[in-house]
This record gives sequence, structure tokens and C-alpha cells, in this order.
Amino acid sequence: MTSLTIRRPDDWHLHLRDGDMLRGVLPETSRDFARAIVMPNLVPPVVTAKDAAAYKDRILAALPAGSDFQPLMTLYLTETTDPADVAAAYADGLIHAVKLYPAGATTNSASGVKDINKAMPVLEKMAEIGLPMCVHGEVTDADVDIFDREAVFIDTKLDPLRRRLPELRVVMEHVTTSDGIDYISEAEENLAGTITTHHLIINRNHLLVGGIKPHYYCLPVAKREEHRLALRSAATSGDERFFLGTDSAPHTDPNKLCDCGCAGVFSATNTMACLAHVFEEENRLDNLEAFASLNGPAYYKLPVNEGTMTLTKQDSPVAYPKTIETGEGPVTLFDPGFPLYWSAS
Ligand SMILES: NC(=O)N[C@@H](CC(=O)O)C(=O)O
Ligand SMILES: [Zn+2]
Ligand SMILES: [Zn+2]
Repeated sequence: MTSLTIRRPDDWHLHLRDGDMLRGVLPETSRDFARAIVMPNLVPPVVTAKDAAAYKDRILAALPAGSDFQPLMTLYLTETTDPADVAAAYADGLIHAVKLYPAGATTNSASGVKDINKAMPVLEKMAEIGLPMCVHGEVTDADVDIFDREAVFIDTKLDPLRRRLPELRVVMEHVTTSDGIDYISEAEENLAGTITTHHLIINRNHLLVGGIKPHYYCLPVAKREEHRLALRSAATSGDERFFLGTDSAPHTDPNKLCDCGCAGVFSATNTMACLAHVFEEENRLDNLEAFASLNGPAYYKLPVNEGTMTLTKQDSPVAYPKTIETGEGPVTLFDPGFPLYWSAS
């Protein structure tokens, strides 16, 4: 039996939703993670400091008794976001990032930014005060192939923005391509990237070969194997610029398994077991703590967690649930496609 003790991990990109879904999925994250950057793509989105404070209260109220999980709030950037409201929310310690969704890029992104020029006053204020911008880095043009949308976003949107505003601190969320990994690796400062658990495990064949697997459908969509390998090498390298953002994004089974299924993989419950498996395969278990527990706090200028987590490799596969029951309906857990021998405590 192998075991590994690391600082308690955090999740730097998480969807908790609201209401019954929030109550259903929150225990799955708070069991293993001390903190999470909570995405603001509710309907309607979390746009103002007031919205974020109210959402934070709802999350805290939904926590299992005795949990000390801390939600790190974000605001959803719109073309009319008020720079003063954002700056005050950051100064108060209420928010830790502002999220840029190109309008229409992903689930609940209709209120996102169409014209980046309109968001410049907020972005300039964020650059001045050091508040990170998290970005869903895909273009939305109908004529750009879905598998190219991340690379095109880097060239046509992100790089021009970073040249215009080099002081802006940016997190490229859920990087899925070697283009993204290379772009982050070449940056000298202010740029980091989160990598999901599932993109370290699945490529587009897993999604499409032998029948379509709706539970592997997420955005950005899984890419070719060469991209998955680039993500693995970055995540397991220990490089400070890469850290865990599970992008655990629950949708009920009826909303996944229908004519127009939602994008999102729910991985909160077994993420640490999946990561231990991946890092062990890469012979880099020694870098799991950097990826899951150290690099994120360093980027966000927060202390690392005091507590620890012990990952233990069992002699036989650990049974993780197939679905999590929520008041809104069942949510299927990410199935890595191989037995998981690791458990977290
Ligand atoms: N990743 C996804 O496929 N879905 C996310 C949105 C997002 O992070 O893009 C969701 O909110 O469901
Ligand atoms: Zn996204
Ligand atoms: Zn997400």
C-alpha cells in the first residue's frame, strides 16, 4: 500500500450552481477541498458585489455542518460592469477574480462580453489593483471549428489583450491544447493556467469512438491525444504556472442525455483519486502537491492550507458512486474509464 500526504488541496475553477443543485454537489467538493474559486455563471449571472455577497451566503448556508470550506467568489464580467464596484469587492476580500466569458462561448454565457473595448475600463482597474481575470478562452465565431477555438482565441483575442494591458493578471481556464500550454509556458509574468482532471484523462476519441459519450462532453471540448499529453506533462511538471481547476460542472442526467445535451463534466467526488492515478502513471506523485495545493495559492497570493490530505492506494478498486442524487435530479460522476485504487482522507 502506497500513501502520500499533501497539503489540503483547493479547486481553482468550480461550478456550484444554486438551490437544490448547490445543496447536492457542495458536500462533494467540501469533503476534499479547503477552498474553491466559484464560477459566477448562474442564471442570472453573479455580476455585482451585492450578487456575490448574497451567493456566498447561500453557499455557506448550504455547507454540511462543521465544514470549514471557503468559497472564493468571482464576478461575471459584462460590458456594463462598474470598475468601482469590482475594486471595492476586491478590497473587501469578497472576490478573488473576475471571469471573462466571450458571449455565447459556453453554458450560461449569454451575458458575456461581445466587444472587449467596452470592458477595458474594468480590465484597466483590475490591472492596476492586481485582481486576476479568469477567462474561458474560446472564440465563438460560427466559422471557427470547435476544435480550433482555443488556439484562435489565443492568437486573436488573448495575446492582443495582454499586449495592450501587460499588467493584467490572467488565468487561462481549463487549458485543453498544446497551444495553450506553450503560450502560458512562454509568458514571463502574470499568466497562469488551470487544467481539469478530465482533460488529463480523456481525448476526443474517448468522447466519440464506439458511440457518443455525453458525460465526456464539456467545453472546451476534449482534443487530440497529442494535446492531452501536453496537458499531462505541464500538470505533472511542478511548474508554478499550472494548477488544478476541476471545472466540475454538474448538469442533471436529463439535461445531459437529450437532443441538445449540456456541456460539463462533474468530477468533484473522485478528482483527487483520478489525479493520484495520473500522477502515479507519470511517475510524478511528488508533484501532485504543487499542482493541487501549492501553485494555485501562490498565484492568487493566498496562504497554503494548514490541513493535510492523505491519498492511499488500496489493494482493490475503490467504489465511487455512479451518480450523485441532488434535489434537481441525478448527476453522473466522471468515469475515468479505469479502476481507481486511490482514496483520499
Ligand atoms: N465546462 C463546461 O463544459 N461547462 C461549464 C461552463 C464552462 O466552464 O465553460 C458549465 O457551467 O456547465
Ligand atoms: Zn469555461
Ligand atoms: Zn467552468
